[in-house]
Amino acid sequence: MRRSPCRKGRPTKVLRLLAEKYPTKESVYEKLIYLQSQLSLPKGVEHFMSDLHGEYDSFFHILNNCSGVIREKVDYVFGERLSPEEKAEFCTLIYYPKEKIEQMTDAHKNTPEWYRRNLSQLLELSKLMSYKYPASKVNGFIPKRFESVIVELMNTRPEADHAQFLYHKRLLSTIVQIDSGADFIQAFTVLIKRLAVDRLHIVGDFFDRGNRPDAILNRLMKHPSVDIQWGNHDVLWMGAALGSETCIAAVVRNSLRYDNTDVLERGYGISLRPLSAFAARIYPDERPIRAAERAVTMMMFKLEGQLIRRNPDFQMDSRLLLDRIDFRSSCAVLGDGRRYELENAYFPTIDSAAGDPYQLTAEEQEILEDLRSYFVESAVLQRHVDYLYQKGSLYTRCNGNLLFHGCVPLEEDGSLRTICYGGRAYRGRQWFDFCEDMAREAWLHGGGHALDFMYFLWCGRLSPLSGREFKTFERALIADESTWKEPSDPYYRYIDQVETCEMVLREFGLDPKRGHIINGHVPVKVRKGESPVKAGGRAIIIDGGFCKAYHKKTGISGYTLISNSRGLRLLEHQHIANVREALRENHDIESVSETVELQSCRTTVGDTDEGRLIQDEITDLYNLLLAYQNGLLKPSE
Ligand SMILES: O=P(O)(O)OC[C@H]1O[C@](O)(COP(=O)(O)O)[C@@H](O)[C@@H]1O
Ligand SMILES: [Mn+2]
Repeated sequence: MRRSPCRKGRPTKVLRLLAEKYPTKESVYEKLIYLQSQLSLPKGVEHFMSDLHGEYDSFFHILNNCSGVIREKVDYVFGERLSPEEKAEFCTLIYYPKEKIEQMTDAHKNTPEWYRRNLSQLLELSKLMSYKYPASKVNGFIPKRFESVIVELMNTRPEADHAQFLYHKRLLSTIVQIDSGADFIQAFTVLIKRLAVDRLHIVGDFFDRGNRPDAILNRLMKHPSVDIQWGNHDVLWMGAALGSETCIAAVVRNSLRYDNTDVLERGYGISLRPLSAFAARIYPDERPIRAAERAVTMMMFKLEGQLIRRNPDFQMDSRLLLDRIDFRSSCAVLGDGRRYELENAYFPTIDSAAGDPYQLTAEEQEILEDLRSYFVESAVLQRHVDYLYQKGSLYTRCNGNLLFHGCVPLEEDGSLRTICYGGRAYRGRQWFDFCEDMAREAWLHGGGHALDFMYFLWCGRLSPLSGREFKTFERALIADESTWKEPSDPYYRYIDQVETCEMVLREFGLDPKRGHIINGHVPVKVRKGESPVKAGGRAIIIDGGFCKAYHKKTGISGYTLISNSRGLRLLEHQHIANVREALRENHDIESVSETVELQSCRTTVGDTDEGRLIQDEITDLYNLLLAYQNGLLKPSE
């Protein structure tokens, strides 16, 4: 319900506050005209990515070339006027201006003419790409120190009039003459990248597998417009940073397993030395990294077991497997009642005679305490985790779409699954909200139950970020691969059905006919003919394997989903160049574009979430104008 501008002949508090901001009628006119016209502009471009898994090189290139959109715009603007080689070279300059200029300088090719030509092309491209933004917004995208000159250049009309042509030429030649060409090129490239992507959404899983999640986060923290939906690997690291020893053991294990301990040791200053020394002593025949992995895996199973026992609501009892090992015969009896032979059946840290296999040894406890202090004291890790909490959430509703990493737990019949927790029943959105509250509780108040919950979110069968029964024990200790298969939530089967997508969208308060569900988490096996587009485009799973470890499985190098004013488009990246390749041969991303949805009429800002906020502001401003006009408030002169 809209507020009335006055209460019993007195202006409301909102109106009085607004009058402080817009004290004259003219200031209200100005703002109203600006806001009203903004509603009719095409909606800004949103890019979605997920499952970056520490692949910094790919991420850095994608961020610089805006998933290939810049090259498309360059093609559009310069068409036949530039040769393919010239366009490729120009694109590299936009992606990596500093490095490209250095390269040109080293080769003595950075002539005044080179600067003038490139500046003029950058200007032309910027002019075209700014068509969907109000001028004031464009100005805000320009690095401050260059704003006035670039704004002046953007306003020239060399094609309209000879005097303007001369003026434009003089502006460019002066920039070059006074040796500021390199700085202005860089400023233009910042503007162009900002114009290409209005908002970036990352649908989870920054960490594990690849080796530079820390560099990805450092880079992202400078990004002006991003939101994050947490992935299961992210919450695992968040739990570790908050001091959960179970999460810490799992993080260390993952890093060792993928041979990327650099991120821990160099990125976050977490020493693995005591663990490695301990492991070398108890598994003397193993390679050091494998020995450390084995040692920490056992610590993880023990801690996980204790955690599952003290949290029956997690419903993870099927993961209590250490007590199912028969240490004499080196077999384990799994849930199916069958005996399976164990690989590497040597358990020096378990005192099988003592009774409780989940008991840590004194030495293990010491190592974990030492690791814990490294995790909670790592300033860089703490900064990254704070950022994930500030920019992230379990799910996001944005412009009618629903974004989350994993799944909405469903029953076998496809209806929303009811989950009993702490004596209460949850389903659908309530369950998501509860899970998010718990994750925030762990951050705000630390310790205890909420911290255990972070581990549940990482691998719990009922966690919206996992939706799978992890078979870590089997994968680590049992040779029979039939035991490795991880049963997953019915969601992953039902998501291909339109009715399921509509039910989920409705559950989250979105228009079931117009919204989309955007997920990550499950690598799409393109090679096997699997498609990321589900239920005719109502759901899109964009885990395309940025992670090199998954390239064999997926057959591609990642996806970017793009939502612009005309609909939804999916870019399937076949190959993503890196800085070195780009500079050496102007190599770029190779992508195939697929239209997921084409709208009959263009979406405008008025149709977006931002548009709704603008509309509210317009109503308030109209009320203020009315109050000025009918004398309820007196405007300043
Ligand atoms: O969220 P993601 O990337 O699927 O990762 C979780 C998966 O990784 C695993 O831990 C497997 O890891 P490994 O491939 O290293 O054995 C699975 O148990 C689990 O399903
Ligand atoms: Mn995941």
